[in-house]
Amino acid sequence: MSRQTAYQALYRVTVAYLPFVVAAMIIAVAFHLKKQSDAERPLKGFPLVGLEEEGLSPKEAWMKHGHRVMVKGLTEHKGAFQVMTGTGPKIMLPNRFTEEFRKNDMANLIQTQTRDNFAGWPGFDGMTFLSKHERVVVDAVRINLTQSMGAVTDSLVDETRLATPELFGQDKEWQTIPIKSRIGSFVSRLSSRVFLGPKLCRDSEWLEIAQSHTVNLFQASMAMREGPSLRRLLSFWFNPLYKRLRSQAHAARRILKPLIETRKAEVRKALAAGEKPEKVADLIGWMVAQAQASDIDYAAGQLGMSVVGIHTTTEALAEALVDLCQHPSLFQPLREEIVRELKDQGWTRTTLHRMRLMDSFLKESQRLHPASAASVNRYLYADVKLSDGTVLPKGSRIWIAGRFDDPELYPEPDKLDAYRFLNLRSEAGKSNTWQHTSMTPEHLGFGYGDHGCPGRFFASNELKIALSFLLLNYDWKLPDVPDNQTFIHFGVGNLLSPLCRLSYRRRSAEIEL
Ligand code: HEM
Repeated sequence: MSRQTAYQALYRVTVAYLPFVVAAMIIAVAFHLKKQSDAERPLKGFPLVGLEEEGLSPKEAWMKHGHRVMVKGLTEHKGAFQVMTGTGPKIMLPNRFTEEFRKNDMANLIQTQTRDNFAGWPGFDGMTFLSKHERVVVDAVRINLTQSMGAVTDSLVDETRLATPELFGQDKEWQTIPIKSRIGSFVSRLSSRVFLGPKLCRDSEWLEIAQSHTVNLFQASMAMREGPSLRRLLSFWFNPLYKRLRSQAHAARRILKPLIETRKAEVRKALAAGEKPEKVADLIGWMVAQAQASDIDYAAGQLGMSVVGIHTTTEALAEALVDLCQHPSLFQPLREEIVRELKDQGWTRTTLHRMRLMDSFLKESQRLHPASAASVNRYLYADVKLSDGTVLPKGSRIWIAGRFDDPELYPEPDKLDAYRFLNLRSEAGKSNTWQHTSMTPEHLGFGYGDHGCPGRFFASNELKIALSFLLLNYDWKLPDVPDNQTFIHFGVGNLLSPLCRLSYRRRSAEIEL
């Protein structure tokens, strides 16, 4: 067939089938929009709380004033009520129900997080991986990472020693920087050392992705939640926000491919010989081993890890530094504790465990700025009956209200008291209850129960190591500028403003770190 005849044949087929193709596309879009609008309808049988007296729709009220909506619901209702989030209704439960979700196979965390953050859409690949391969991620963190904490501590100290002067310099004059982005680079580097090993943790292209992917993803999620379904669908392919996400996912696959292929080959070889895969010291290797080297998108898994692990730790460290600058009398006792414990034992897990004032301070900083005032986000696979008789329907999503600012539990809850948890730990039998990594209904900073944060031991150690280097090597203060921004609240969430600036200068450390 000549080329011209072939084109003519193709043209005839296209014209003949075009109406069917267009009709199929219209049906697909209509189906998508119907599914979306069904998902955004209130649930039957639960009071919907909003701020209609202020002329806001329930969704607008939640997006703009989520914390007030939550407090209003808790005041007006004794039991469960619902709020309208950007991705549909969620049932909010008072804190007394926390224990009922300690162990509940029908209540899942990742399935609600990934629905909130558009798993399945191109670019949201980290979320898609978490939703499809939840066990791979959770077991690699909970089992392998936690069991390797001794070696992980050594790697973290090693990388912090190298990264600190590179990222913060040696200048003895005061300099002022936007603190969150610098801390973001620092945490991306330290975490990537454990997630991907010594080579990739210094790869500038990967570090840029590890640091910025979460912010890009949350911005894209927020834009998706705000927009009506049709606009969401249309803008998705053209908006630069989503294009950036898609190109980051693409680049992540390219950069991580050689390491992933090596780890897969190692695990396959061991499995073929009927042996246990050799011990490796990076999270990507643990993920490959947990998945038995199957062909899944491990690079997307790393993007998911950036979302759950790097962003959260960046917020915690940057917020802790700002808290210290607002309460400078804490620098001295914290430095004294670091020096005392390190002189005694050097860098070991026990040393970190014995930094009890730092532990208490980190928990207090988290209490004042929890990532979310409501925690224990769960998707329900089946009906769940609560102790008060309420039936939470299958397919719904729930949240439990935190008590972070409850004055009955925490006197003067708006005040930062770095010694608060240290004092509580000195009460008989309470030493473990109020540790930074302990999960209790009274402090849901790392969530609770089966799906509580499995990375909290790693995060707490990383924060203590990073803070020790930053406090002994540098002086810190709030800059003398009129318009410095610090903490911002949105919905039930808390963040440090990316515009927040801190000043610092090199000091002589009391001991070599
Ligand atoms: C200061 C840093 C961190 C904070 C504040 C934090 C907080 C949280 C919270 C609140 C949850 C939800 C728990 C629940 O609803 O019960 C969670 C889950 C999770 N976190 Fe963390 N996290 C941090 C660091 C990390 C790190 C470093 C990793 C990984 C190395 C990690 C991995 C995870 C995973 C995999 C889940 C999902 C658990 C599941 O679905 O069963 N997190 N985290």
